[in-house]
Amino acid sequence: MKLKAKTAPAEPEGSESERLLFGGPLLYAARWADHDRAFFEMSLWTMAAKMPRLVALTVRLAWRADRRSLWTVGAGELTRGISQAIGLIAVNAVLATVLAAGTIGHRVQAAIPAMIGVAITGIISALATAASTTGTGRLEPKVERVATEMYLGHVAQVELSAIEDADFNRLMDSAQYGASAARRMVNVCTSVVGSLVSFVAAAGVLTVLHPALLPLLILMTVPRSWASLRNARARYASYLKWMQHSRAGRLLSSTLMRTGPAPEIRVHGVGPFLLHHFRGMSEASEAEQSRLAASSARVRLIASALTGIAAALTYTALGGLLATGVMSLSVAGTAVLAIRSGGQSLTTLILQVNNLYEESAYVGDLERLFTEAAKYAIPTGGTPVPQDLTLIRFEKVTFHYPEDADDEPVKEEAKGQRPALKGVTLDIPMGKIVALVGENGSGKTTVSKLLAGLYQPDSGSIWWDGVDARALDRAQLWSRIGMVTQDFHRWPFTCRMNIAIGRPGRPVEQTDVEEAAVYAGADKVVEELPRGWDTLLSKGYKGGHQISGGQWQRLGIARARYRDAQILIVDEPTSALDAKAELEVFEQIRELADGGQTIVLITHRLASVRHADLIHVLDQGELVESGTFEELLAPSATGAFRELYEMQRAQFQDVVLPGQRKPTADAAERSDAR
Ligand SMILES: Nc1ncnc2c1ncn2[C@@H]1O[C@H](COP(=O)(O)OP(=O)(O)OP(=O)(O)O)[C@@H](O)[C@H]1O
Repeated sequence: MKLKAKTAPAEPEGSESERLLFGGPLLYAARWADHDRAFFEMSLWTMAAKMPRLVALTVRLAWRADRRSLWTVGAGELTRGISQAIGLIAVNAVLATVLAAGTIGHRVQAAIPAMIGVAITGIISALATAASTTGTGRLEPKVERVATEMYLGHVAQVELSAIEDADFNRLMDSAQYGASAARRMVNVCTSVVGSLVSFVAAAGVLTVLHPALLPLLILMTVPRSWASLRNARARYASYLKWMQHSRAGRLLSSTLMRTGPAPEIRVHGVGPFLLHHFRGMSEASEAEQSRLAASSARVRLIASALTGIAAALTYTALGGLLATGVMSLSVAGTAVLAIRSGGQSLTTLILQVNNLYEESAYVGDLERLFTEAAKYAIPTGGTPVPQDLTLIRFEKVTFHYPEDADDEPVKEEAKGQRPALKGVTLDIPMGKIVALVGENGSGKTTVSKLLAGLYQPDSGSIWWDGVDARALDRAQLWSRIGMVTQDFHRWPFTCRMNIAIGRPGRPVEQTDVEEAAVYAGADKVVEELPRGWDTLLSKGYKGGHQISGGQWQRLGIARARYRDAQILIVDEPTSALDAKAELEVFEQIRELADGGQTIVLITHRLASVRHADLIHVLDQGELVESGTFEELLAPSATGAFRELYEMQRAQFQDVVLPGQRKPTADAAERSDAR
């Protein structure tokens, strides 16, 4: 039964408004959207062949989530099917006794045991259905939770390079719908199993009654099943079409409500224009829904006619069997009941297999994500990090970033031309302040990310006292690192938690949190908050409060301080701070180094690296100079640092305050030295 030709949606055309505004229909570019069309490409037989694997996948998830409930559902459905079969046999016995020769009183009396049998099987069937429904209700949320946990667990354990990989990103995107699809599949699978068992029971009873009855059941069911399936698919195809128009309309309505475009909408008079097209898109959606209603009515009418013809054929055949004495009246009566219940089960079965396939595409993505995530998983275990670490050395390190998720695939040779780091060799001695300087895009942050074990070099090695970082236990490596970057995460948590999350594995120590806050000058920020440490730092929630970029930066520094790691990477820590605060922060960073911590400082403010023990200068991914501040400014140095420094200094030299004389070069040099 190939349904593709008539029910698969043609490429959507989009309304006039959609063509004008978006150049055509507004379709999602996400991978999950491909499933919609793939669903229509599949014939019913292919679906049926895939069914056992899909059911097995859901059963595995359910087994993991709640074995007891799974047993209850399985046993419930089986009991229901068996009791239905026995019930039909009992009905046959009742009919045979009632229609036999003898007085009516006698016949009814003789039929009582069989009637009790009918009642008992009816009760058992109802109880089994109730047990199965309870089990399914318990299983559904658990399966969704287990699938979500597995999804999140796998995603949290992959390398950063996977998260930034375009294909993996698309897979993550589509697999996130897998958990709710798995939940729905529990219900669908229960229906599939239930209707299959009921169908087998009815078919078995019919075969026992007379072998010719089974083809009659099929004959009566096929047109109805075909029509129901066709209707369901047409409804789905139409839904996709009108969804596309509604989506486009929603985009316009949400744009009208947003604050960002509000000024332009008013000044340029865009409002009426958007409203006009919103109506165009809504009308296209309404037209599609009306078309569906008319087509559904037509299909239903055809379905009824086909079912009527099939029923007429079936009952004529039954009449023929009765008339020729091949079948008794009681068997014919039971056969009618079995044909009705078996037919119903077969129709449900076909529709549910259809639903099963629809959901399974998403669950299939989830399964694929598990496999892919395992390939990219961060290795556990490894060589312990040396206890008294003295030096980290980058040796001829070359590194390319993985493709960006939104980028077109980059050709290999194009990638090869622009590594983020090229043959970098540099030292990071422990207990010192090491500064990384250079122009934008020179590779400073990349060095810090490789140092932090977020990426591995393409070639070359990073040695931790003679142990290649690739072999190190990553969890131990990360326990030695604290990071505060320019775009550090602003957690939508309380102020206290925004600092305490620096050490998420340990209970929150209020005295340590306060000490870290004082260190970073964040204590003054807390004083001004309406609920102090308990203030929720996220606007848009009740009691939520927003703080400035500079205040956030103080919290970020406090977080890094609270982490108290051996190596602290600070990437542009003062970009949002005022001049006074900036001086304070650099002074505090120096104090940390005095206390034995290693500081890797990335900054554009070259005057701030004066106190660094070692400065590495990068340019276009290559190390061009290394040394102390004095060494790099000496006339014998290659000049890259000196050139950058001169440029920054010149900016300030050119500014002459009222009543002040322009400083000479010597005076400027003296003031720098202070
Ligand atoms: N996640 C990323 N994906 C792809 N390319 C990246 C990524 N991050 C950085 N790059 C590229 O790597 C090169 C080095 O970037 P990096 O961030 O290390 O420079 P930087 O010296 O820290 O620059 P800035 O001073 O602007 O912060 C740049 O060409 C940049 O475009």
